[in-house]
Amino acid sequence: MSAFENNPIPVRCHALLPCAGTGSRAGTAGPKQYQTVAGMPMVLHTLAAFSAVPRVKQTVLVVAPDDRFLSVDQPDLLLARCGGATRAHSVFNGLDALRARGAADDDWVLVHDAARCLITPQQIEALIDACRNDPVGGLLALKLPDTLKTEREGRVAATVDRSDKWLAQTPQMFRLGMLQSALAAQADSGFAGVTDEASAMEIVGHRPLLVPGSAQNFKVTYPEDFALAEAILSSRT
Ligand SMILES: Nc1ccn([C@@H]2O[C@H](COP(=O)(O)OP(=O)(O)OP(=O)(O)O)[C@@H](O)[C@H]2O)c(=O)n1
Ligand SMILES: C[C@](O)(CO)[C@H](O)COP(=O)(O)O
Repeated sequence: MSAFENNPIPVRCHALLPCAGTGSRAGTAGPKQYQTVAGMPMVLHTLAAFSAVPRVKQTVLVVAPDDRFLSVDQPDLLLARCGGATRAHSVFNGLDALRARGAADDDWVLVHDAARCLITPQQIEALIDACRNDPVGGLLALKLPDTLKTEREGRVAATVDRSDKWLAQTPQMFRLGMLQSALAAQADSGFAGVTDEASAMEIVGHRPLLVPGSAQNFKVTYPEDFALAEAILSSRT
């Protein structure tokens, strides 16, 4: 083992979980992240995965200002009632909350959808290991398993080369200072086109690292996703 491996540079990581969506595509009565799946609200599965990663020092959960679903009193978990109109806005506001908790420019932030409740500590660790020495940072992502088509008026327009296509997942891991300035540059446009943190970084010229994720780390989005999440989570416990 080298001297470097004996004394690795400490990695300061924080988690930021946007949790202020309404889940309009999920068809649930309230926000989907609070629906019970495998015995507890989805968001608690997500929080449990991050709290099992020792390198994540604290978690900021960004909820809507009028959200009263959760009350939290833990030194390593902040409930930030600063959710915005879009996911990007919620993340942008959450970065301010992290700053107010003492996070610094060079600290890493792992942004993860509260609604991706199947994330595992091992996948989070794999992302940290892949990105910790990278100048930009990166994201979990999945190569396309299926043939890819474009559409015109309900019919196939073309079959597209998928060899360079990936599905973006979360967590997405970037330095706090770099991510905050990348998002700030898009604030005036209302974060147009910023559907994830990587896209904000790309707009200002960075090329985030693609780190292979898992098909099981899907985002619960549509009504049929709940049964799959329930089956997978139940099989793990
Ligand atoms: N204004 C918003 C919108 C979304 N999110 C969060 O971002 C994550 C990913 O968003 P998505 O799955 O698209 O959730 P919703 O916006 O809630 O769903 P929909 O688009 O179906 O309404 C979710 O954890 C969601 O709570 C957020 O914090 N603030
Ligand atoms: C951030 C994200 O999870 C990456 O795949 C995704 O884009 C969020 O979902 P949305 O439907 O774009 O809000």
